[in-house]
Amino acid sequence: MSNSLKNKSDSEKLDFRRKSKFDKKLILSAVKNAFIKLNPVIQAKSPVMFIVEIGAVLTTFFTFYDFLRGKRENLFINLQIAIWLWLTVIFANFAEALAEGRGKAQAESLRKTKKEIIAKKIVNEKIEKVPASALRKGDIVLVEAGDIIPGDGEVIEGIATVDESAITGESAPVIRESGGDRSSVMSGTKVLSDWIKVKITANPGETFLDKMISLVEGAKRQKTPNEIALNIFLIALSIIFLLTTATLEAFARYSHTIVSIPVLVALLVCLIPTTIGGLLSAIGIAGMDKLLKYNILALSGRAVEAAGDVDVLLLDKTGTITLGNRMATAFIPAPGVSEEELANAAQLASLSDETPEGRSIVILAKNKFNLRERELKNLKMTFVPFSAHTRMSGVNIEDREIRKGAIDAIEDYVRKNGGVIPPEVKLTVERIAMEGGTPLIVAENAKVLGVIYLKDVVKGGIKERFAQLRKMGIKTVMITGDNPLTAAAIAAEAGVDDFVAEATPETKLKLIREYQAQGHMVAMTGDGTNDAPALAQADVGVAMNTGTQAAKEAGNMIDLDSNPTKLLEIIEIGKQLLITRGALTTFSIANDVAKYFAIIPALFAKSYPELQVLNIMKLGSPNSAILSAVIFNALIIVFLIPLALRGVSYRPQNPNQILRRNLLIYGVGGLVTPFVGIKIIDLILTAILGIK
Ligand SMILES: Nc1ncnc2c1ncn2[C@@H]1O[C@H](COP(=O)(O)OP(=O)(O)OP(=O)(O)O)[C@@H](O)[C@H]1O
Ligand SMILES: [K+]
Ligand SMILES: [Mg+2]
Repeated sequence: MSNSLKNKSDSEKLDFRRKSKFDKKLILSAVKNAFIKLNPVIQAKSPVMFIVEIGAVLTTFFTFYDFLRGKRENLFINLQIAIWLWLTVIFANFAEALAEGRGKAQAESLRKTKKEIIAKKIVNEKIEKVPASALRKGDIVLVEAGDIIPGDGEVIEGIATVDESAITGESAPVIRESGGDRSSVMSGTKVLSDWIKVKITANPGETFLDKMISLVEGAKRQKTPNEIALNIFLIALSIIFLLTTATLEAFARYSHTIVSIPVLVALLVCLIPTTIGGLLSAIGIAGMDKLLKYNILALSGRAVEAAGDVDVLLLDKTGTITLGNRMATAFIPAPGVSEEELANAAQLASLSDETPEGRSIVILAKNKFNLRERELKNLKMTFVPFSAHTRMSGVNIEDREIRKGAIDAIEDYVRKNGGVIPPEVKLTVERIAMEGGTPLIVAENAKVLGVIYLKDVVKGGIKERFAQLRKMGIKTVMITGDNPLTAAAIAAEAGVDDFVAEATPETKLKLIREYQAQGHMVAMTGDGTNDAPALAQADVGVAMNTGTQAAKEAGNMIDLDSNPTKLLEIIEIGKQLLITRGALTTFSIANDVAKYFAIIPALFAKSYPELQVLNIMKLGSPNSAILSAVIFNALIIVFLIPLALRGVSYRPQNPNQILRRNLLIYGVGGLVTPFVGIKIIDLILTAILGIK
């Protein structure tokens, strides 16, 4: 059975989410939403466009006022200005609505999975059929082949293959089992074979599916700190231009040029940064949406931005770099111990060990020596469960203490009981570790019995992808609870830059803090409960979807495919988001400056013939100059929607090169386009429509 990581091309798999980008239904609903967003309460969230909306209201009001007063001479031109101001706001709203559209459509299809599910709740060891909506945290349910899992939870007993395609879009089934880091199951997914008992961990309405719906729908999207800062800058610019326009009015009065309110509003709107103001939120939403296309759920926009600046990536080993299905493959006894004796002790120490490792040991012992689970009732056994802190597990039977665990942990344990690890066993440990396997040492009180060989497989295609990350200037560090030799072997096989072995959850957290203190932006990927503190501390915490509930709650992104090398895409999308925002801000401001020089000479040419020198554009008339500028200002938003949604093309390049290139394209481009655009519109207006 293939694990969730496969080499299938991304495009093939993602068809599920992609659909056609601009299909008719999406556009129609975006048009509808563009009008709904005119509601001032909603519009106020985008301050620059809110100013335009107020301007549109004022212009409309004055146009009608003039009409009622019988002042007809400027009626047509004012009406035109009013219409184009409204269109400016509607175009910007349309951009945002279009960016939100795909998420909304996907939320719709996710909702369909939420139809009423019947749960088999276990009450007093009997099954009671109840609706999923009646389940609460702590309830225990049985889910059998063919059943839909009624709520989020942890598998507490059993093992099953689960079809998670309703949520992940991935058709290959995944294994869910109790104990290890693959124990969490999601509401709305389907058990294909076998059965599991699940302890519910989320109340109805708070499940992963519910969260995912509100996330893709954008219902909970909040502005990121960067967006807020840019908005403040745009508001400040707008205020400066508001004052400029006001002085212009005084100046015009003085020079006996009559500038009406609609014209002043038009001037103001042309000057304030409407292009970026109108596209800003669409850019942010598009970034999160792009991640979704790669099957990554970004729980916050802030994380997407942070991803653009990540330069250190920490990864947990088992389940992240490797498939995480560590299986016992051999018992290698210590001198003077028989293999059966070792297998016997290993099995006893694993009888209640619900980790995949523990279960695989019981199975190997059974297969090799036909060791049956003994008459447990006659023995007084106390089990010592595995923990990431002790890195050991085992059993106490009267005064026998059997332990199995990592080399350093068992070494400490044996020493405390007055024993040592025989040199032969140390050699075996080294040999297994150098092959990339995980050696588990088995000991009884002071005596070392031997070694269990646990094998795990590195996920496919990882090395090439880490090489790409290196090219982008990102350092990869594997951080594992395993011993240094195994860690070194897997690190070499996976091609990470560095590794830290014998790590506890605290070590992981500390390492991230250290990197952050040195000014690095740190991403962490992991799947285990012991990774949760680190995932929460990292600037970008990517939890594997196969991982535990705790890991998924701690991270700010979830990779539905559980592929750690996706960080590559995450970082690219983050960088692209930052670059696109920067490029369009540059373009917008350059544009506004250019527009200023295009309009002013035309407006004042009558009163100040000297200004004719500046009137290089030779626009038809002051009226058509103003109207052309307003129309250009509105249309440029529409033209830039595809770029805002798609993002500026990104190649791994040094940041200075990128900055220089973008300043050139978007700065110079921003200065030139208005001259060309306004001239063309002016020609059309004067020649074809006869506006004077
Ligand atoms: N069931 C178990 N019983 C005893 N010891 C175990 C068991 N499972 C793992 N160990 C030992 O504990 C070590 C740490 O395991 P754990 O899975 O917690 O590591 P981790 O920090 O998550 O790192 P990684 O997942 O990268 O291996 C393992 O390398 C192994 O030596
Ligand atoms: K503008
Ligand atoms: Mg782990």
